[in-house]
Amino acid sequence: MIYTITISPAIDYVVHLDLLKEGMTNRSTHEEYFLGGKGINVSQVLKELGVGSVALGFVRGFTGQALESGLRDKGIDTDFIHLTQGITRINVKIKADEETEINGQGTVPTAADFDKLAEKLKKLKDDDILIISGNIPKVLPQDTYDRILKLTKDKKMRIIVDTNGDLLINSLKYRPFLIKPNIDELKDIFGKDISAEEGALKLQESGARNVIVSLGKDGAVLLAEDGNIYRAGVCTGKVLNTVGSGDSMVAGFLVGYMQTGDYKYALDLGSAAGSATALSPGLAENHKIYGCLKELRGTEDVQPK
Ligand SMILES: Nc1ncnc2c1ncn2[C@@H]1O[C@H](COP(=O)(O)OP(=O)(O)OP(=O)(O)O)[C@@H](O)[C@H]1O
Ligand SMILES: O=P(O)(O)OC[C@@]1(O)O[C@H](CO)[C@@H](O)[C@@H]1O
Repeated sequence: MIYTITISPAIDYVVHLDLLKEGMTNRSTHEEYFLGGKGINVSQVLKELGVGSVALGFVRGFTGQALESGLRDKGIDTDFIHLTQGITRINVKIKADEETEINGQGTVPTAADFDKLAEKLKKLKDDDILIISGNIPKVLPQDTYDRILKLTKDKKMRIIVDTNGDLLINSLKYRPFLIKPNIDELKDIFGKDISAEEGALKLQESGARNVIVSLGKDGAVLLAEDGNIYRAGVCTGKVLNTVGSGDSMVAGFLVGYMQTGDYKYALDLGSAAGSATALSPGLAENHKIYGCLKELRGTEDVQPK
């Protein structure tokens, strides 16, 4: 089974404006609400690609209830821990002449809440896959993922980590199967002059088995465990909402790899899922992902062999 962990899930409030005027009362043209948080998005795109998962994490309050019931309605299994105070955060995504995001801190789980998560993780098996994604409230220590991953160290399960900074670096000793920094996150770690390929190599030398560096509209580079570099382009069209493109890429890559063991196919399916989300109002639907995969691979025959 695949498990996603999102420490701080969210409701994404996407508000559309023609022009954002700072310091003024702005009126939206329209607004949308999405179930969000990085691991939650991975679970949603996995479902879209026909693969089940269980979403783990911490929720509370009316937003937490909306998230839980919304996922259930989509047929996604959840096994959340219910916090005793605070509410699941609402992240504001402003779509005007440019995209502006305001992500909340999220409610801070207590040590007892983390113990409950630990109990769930202890039950995971060698052939399970654990995906841990997103940021954590800043009062939590930067070794929080490290402590979670330590619980799995005696198991052979594949681990995927999609986060940034020290949270990411501290997780590399657990030899994650995949990490997916974007190019800005890579430059934050290694400095502005680092290339995607150089940064990927440094992260692989520090423990990551496969490293995808996502480059937004310029596609993605994969330094795979076989030592080869693979590249993928993107699909073109009107960009509607890039929120969740990175999460879609993680889901697409994993499904492509599970189905074929072929790094290039997996990266193409990842990029197709990422692009399809960028070209959709919310997360991409199945037909759009495979439509994009056909464009990227230049063939109608994109089913896994
Ligand atoms: N403007 C775009 N047009 C087409 N494809 C895109 C665009 N932006 C992103 N993608 C696709 O999605 C992938 C992931 O995007 P990106 O590098 O922005 O990840 P990210 O920063 O982790 O995303 P997010 O945090 O918004 O989920 C890219 O590698 C690309 O395949
Ligand atoms: O604050 P974090 O955890 O870094 O990111 C949270 C978030 O921006 O990531 C998802 C898109 O990747 C959104 O659904 C969500 O609002």
